[in-house]
Formats: sequence, C-alpha cells, structure tokens
Amino acid sequence: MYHLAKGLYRLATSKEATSLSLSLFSNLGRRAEYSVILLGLDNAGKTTFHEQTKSLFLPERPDPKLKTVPTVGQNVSTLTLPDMYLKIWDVGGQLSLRKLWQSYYASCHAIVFIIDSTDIGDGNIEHDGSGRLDECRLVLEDVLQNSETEGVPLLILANKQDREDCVEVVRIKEGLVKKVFEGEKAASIRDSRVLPVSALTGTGVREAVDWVRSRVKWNKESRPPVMR
Ligand SMILES: Nc1nc2c(ncn2[C@@H]2O[C@H](COP(=O)(O)OP(=O)(O)OP(=O)(O)O)[C@@H](O)[C@H]2O)c(=O)[nH]1
Ligand SMILES: [Mg+2]
Repeated sequence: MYHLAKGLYRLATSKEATSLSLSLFSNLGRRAEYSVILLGLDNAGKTTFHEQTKSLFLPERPDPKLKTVPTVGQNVSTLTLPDMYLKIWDVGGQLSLRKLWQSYYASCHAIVFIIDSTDIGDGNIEHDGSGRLDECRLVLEDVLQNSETEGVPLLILANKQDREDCVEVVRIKEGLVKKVFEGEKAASIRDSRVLPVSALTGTGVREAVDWVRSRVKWNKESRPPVMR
C-alpha cells in the first residue's frame, strides 16, 4: 500500500505529468487557429472565393462583395467555426506579387490553389498550350517545390464552373494536376484534392472549406495550430 501511494505521488509530481496538466490548463477555453492561404494566377477568383467564405461563415453573414478589383497586398479574415478559427489569407496573384507568397508558407496549414477553368485552353498540358495553362502549371509547381510547403494539404479549385466555356474538373485533374504531381517529390505524403467551384455563385464553397477544415486537423501533428 505504501509503495502504491509512493508510486502515485511520484507519477503526479513527475515532469511529464506537470507539463501535461499545465498545457491542458493553459489551453482551457482556447481554440485552435489554423491558417489557409489562397493562391493562383491573377483573375482566378481568389478574392471572390474569399468573399463567399466570409458570407457563409462570419457571424454577421455579410453580403459577399462580388465586384472585385485586383488584389495588391492582402485581404485577411478569421472565420469562427465550431471546432477552430480558420484564418484566410487572400493575396494578389499578379506576376509581380507572387514573390510575396513564400512569406506565408511556413505558417500556413493548408493551401487553396484556385484555377480559372476558362483560361487554360483545353486543360491538357500535352496539347499546344493556349490560355494560361502552362503559366498555371509552372506557378503551381513552384509552390509545391518550396521546402516550406512540404506535406501541407493542398486543395485545388477548378473555379468558374458556372461558365459554359469552362474546362471540366475531370479534364483538369487528368491534363494538369496529375502531371504536376508526377514531378512532385512529396506527392505521396501530401493530402490533396481537386474540387469544382463557382466562387461567383457560391457553388462548392462550403465543401471547399469543409475539406480544408478536416485536413488541417488531420495534419496537426506536423503543423500544430496556434492556440487562441
Ligand atoms: N463567371 C465567373 N466569374 C468569376 C468567378 N470567380 C471570379 N470571377 C470573376 O473573375 C474576376 C476576377 O476575380 P477575383 O476574385 O478578383 O480574382 P483574384 O484571383 O482575386 O485576382 P487577383 O487579386 O488579381 O489575384 C472578377 O471579374 C470576378 O467576378 C466564377 O466563379 N465565375
Ligand atoms: Mg484578389
């Protein structure tokens, strides 16, 4: 009996137990905050998508501002979801602004890469590239090759699916995404998905946020959230 009591006392006062209870205490009443960055060429629909997420998930449900202007700098908002804060960074996609993207890589928990499905020719990089397919591929490859994005969940959104001249998501998967991943060294360990959306009408936006939400949680051992 004496030995059992002594053992329990030792366990309770051990360093591990103390630090575990301290971290439990310090996280009481706090919520995990994850960050997601919206990337993609200029005019892809990042800001429009961002506006729709705010309209769906901010408590005051603001009307989405769908008359956008090219982003210079960044727009940021924090959505309060039942199980986390989700911070959204919407950055400019113009060529001269893309070098700024890398400053977000180390602290982001997911990347959403938005493609204008009406500006990529027929969606197959093996065909003579018209539109901005090749530019899109190079930019996406560049993001994935950066060591700071290794293992970060990646959601690719085939946007503007409301337009008749859009390339369908299956063709984008086969003709572009698969080819990009063939060259990516971390493809096997990166969680990724391609989803069709229309940021303008809002179709698919909730599903996109749900995907991000589940994946950042799955990946939290590799990229822990910030507790707020
Ligand atoms: N038809 C259609 N148009 C869209 C959609 N999403 C965005 N657009 C239009 O595409 C244009 C560019 O949208 P933005 O959201 O400003 O694009 P962006 O990616 O933020 O552009 P940058 O800030 O320059 O990087 C705007 O005229 C939008 O109305 C969509 O799903 N369907
Ligand atoms: Mg923008």
